[in-house]
Amino acid sequence: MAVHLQSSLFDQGDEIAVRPLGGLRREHLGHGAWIDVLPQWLQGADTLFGALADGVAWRAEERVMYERVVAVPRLQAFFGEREPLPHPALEAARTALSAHYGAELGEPFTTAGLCYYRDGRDGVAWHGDSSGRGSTEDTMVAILSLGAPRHLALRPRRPGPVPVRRQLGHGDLVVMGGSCQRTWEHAVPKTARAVGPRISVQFRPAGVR
Ligand SMILES: O=C(O)CCC(=O)C(=O)O
Ligand SMILES: [Fe+2]
Repeated sequence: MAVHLQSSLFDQGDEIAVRPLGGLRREHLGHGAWIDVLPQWLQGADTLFGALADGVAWRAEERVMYERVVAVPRLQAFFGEREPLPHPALEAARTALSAHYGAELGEPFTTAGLCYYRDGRDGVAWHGDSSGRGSTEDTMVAILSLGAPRHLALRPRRPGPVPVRRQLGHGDLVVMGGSCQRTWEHAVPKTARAVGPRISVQFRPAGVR
């Protein structure tokens, strides 16, 4: 049973390609924030997962919390504006996103942040990507999800709109846009469920972090 579930999670094709973005569905969250969702955007997600899991120089980081040094519960890698991405499929994904959103966003996606969630004990706490321009300007953060499905939870900073939670599966795309990084927060909650590893790739414009 477990074996069957595991194999059905992953598609069979070796060829990695992104599908057209025409099927994106926009959901307005309130306070000027929205998310666009496209399930199974990437074909060949198995192959890309394997290549990134093995090929990326994942870093374990630490941070100070309540005067104690604690491990950040996920592994990370960051590719800046002029750095080559770790796989050609990610270059293709970024190009497709920039072509689709360029007019609305007014600039291309440039950087890629990668996160590796080893199991359900890894996650990311409530935050907005607001250490850069996202704290003052509307922007977009596009996330390609690979591997085990995990929830992306979103909640408004000010009361009013209803919090939402979307499952991000193998090859799925979600784009957070509008004021999402400053009027809402998002998280990937830890889970006690037995879940396999997940890789998330976040594409952002320059100066958004
Ligand atoms: O793993 C994800 O999909 C979200 C990661 C995230 O929010 C971040 O790294 O800023
Ligand atoms: Fe984030």
